Amino acid sequence: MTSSVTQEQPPGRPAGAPQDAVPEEAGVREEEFLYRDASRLQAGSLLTTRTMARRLPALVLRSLRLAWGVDRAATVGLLVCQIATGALAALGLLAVTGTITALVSSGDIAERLWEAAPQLAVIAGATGLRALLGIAVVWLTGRLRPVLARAAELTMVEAALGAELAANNKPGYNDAFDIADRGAQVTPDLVEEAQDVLAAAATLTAGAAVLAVLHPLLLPLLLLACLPQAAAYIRSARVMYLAKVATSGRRRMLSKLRWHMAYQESSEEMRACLAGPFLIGRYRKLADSVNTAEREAANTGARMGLAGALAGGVASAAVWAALLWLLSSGRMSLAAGGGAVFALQTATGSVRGMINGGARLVRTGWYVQDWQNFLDNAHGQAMADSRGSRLLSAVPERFEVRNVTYRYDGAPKDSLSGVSLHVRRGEIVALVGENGSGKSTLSRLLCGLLLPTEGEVAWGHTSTAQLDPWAAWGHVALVPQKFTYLPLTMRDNITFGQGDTGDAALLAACEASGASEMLPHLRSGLNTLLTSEWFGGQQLSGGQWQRLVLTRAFHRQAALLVMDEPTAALDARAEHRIFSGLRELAKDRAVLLITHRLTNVAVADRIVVLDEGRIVQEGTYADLTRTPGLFRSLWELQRRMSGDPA
Ligand SMILES: Nc1ncnc2c1ncn2[C@@H]1O[C@H](COP(=O)(O)OP(=O)(O)OP(=O)(O)O)[C@@H](O)[C@H]1O
Repeated sequence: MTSSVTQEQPPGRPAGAPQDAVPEEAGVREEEFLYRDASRLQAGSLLTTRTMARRLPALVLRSLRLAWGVDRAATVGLLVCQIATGALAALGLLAVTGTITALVSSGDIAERLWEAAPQLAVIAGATGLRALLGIAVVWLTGRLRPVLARAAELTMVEAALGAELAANNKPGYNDAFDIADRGAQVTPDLVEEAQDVLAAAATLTAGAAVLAVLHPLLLPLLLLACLPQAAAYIRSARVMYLAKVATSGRRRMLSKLRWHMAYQESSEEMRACLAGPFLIGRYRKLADSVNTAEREAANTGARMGLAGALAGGVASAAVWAALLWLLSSGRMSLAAGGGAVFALQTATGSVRGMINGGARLVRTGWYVQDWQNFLDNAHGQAMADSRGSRLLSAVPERFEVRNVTYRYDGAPKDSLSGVSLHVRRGEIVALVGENGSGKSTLSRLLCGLLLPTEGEVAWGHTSTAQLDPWAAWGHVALVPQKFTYLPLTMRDNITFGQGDTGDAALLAACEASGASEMLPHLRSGLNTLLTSEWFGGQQLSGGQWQRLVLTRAFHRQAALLVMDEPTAALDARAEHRIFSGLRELAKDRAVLLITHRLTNVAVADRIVVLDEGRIVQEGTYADLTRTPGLFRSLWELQRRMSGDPA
């Protein structure tokens, strides 16, 4: 065997293979290709401006409803302020136009000034009030924004928790979540932008009224003049949005890379495996490809904006030329012309405001639409849709998988095929098999976390598909292979909010799992914060965390106890404690035990052996160790490795 490490190369980098070299495929670099989601891009590109314009009122209403739900007073206050601001701007515009008309008309200047005085008072009053309203708008926005954004975020989490576990495994789920999350963040923008457009519309209405009175030709000309710019703004907003959708997978990967490179969980491997420099190289490449896509979008957007501005400029010149023509041909008096100039200026400003606001509204609307799609379950599957709401009348005695087949979404083959298994309360069933044989999948089905593709899982006489899942999971205690440890106190990490029945019950569960041994070393016992990320907290070791997760399961008085590799991180004494206490625990529980340590399954009443998603053997420990087959060959291997001559 030859070493691929040479003197010249940094350790870990194979000779002749620069670490940045990646295969090219049809001009797309490998990593860029990996994190693309063509279906999302296609769905995004199908969302046209017209569709969005149709959906906008409903989107704004839904966001307003959310705002109403979180802060009614601020929502109403903002609406009133914005409409009043628009109305005052309109009033001011009418007054200014009237003043100009009065001032440039013929007659004594003192008389003209006297005539204009009430209008001047209106202008002063309206300006002062608008300033006050402006302050109120800033205050109310500051009050509503954070609450609304948090509320929108929470709706996302609730929707995610309410979705089938299977939805989480769907390709593209996380991208959809991320994009929807951005939608949730900009929900307050949608409300504000809608109000801005409303205020601009009020001013425009006044300007339009003035222009229509001065000459009927001016208003349609003005609107026509603004159309090209409006179209350009909206199209460029769409280009930017599509660039964000196209790069969403890569941007999510970038944030994952940042997380792994900077945070504690991966810090050991980043250093010892020299993964840091490699991942920084990967980060740069991905970031380059995202930058290129976003820069291209920005260039296209700028080109569209420029074309719109040029067309708008030509059209504005035409409007002013029309006004000059009206004045020079005597079709409009000079006094009316003065007012028209001001009204045109203001109305143009309002139209621009509306266009800007409208384009921003549409752009934000695209994101908010993603948020609402997520909530409406366009991407995932709400459990409320796929399951019933039946409650169990009694604690089930028997949990059964009947002729079940399961295939994960997007997977090339079934993970389980025609599997049947049952476990009764008071019984321990062990599930064994090689990696990837389907053990965890089967346990997820038995717990009702997944619903079978074919076949049925029944608790007592009720299929898990008919049960209210949240009520049903009250009967499950699960020790998953990849468990969750949160920066909470030990007490909270054990109970997870599931009814703290008092310290005696907690301590008994700690005793059963061996977690009691670490209690004297924790600063505040059960109330110690289990993390070193915050001051005052204490971090546990891997095995200590596993003891805690076992405590979590033992503390729940659940009829079904599922343990997937529950002792992988435990020392020999701790492992012995778990297995010797299991029979006692199984007195009134149905226990499903998954483990690769085959001597441990002697404790089980029955052992079920899985191979490539099918049950290939079933029997007692004594039967299976005597009978030639998969179990015996794996068991013998382990015995030989441990030096057992038998
Ligand atoms: N979330 C998932 N999405 C898609 N496929 C999955 C998922 N989880 C597992 N699989 C696939 O299902 C098959 C069975 O996996 P499972 O985790 O049930 O095996 P296992 O027997 O528990 O393996 P191990 O002993 O390694 O824990 C594997 O081929 C795996 O690739």
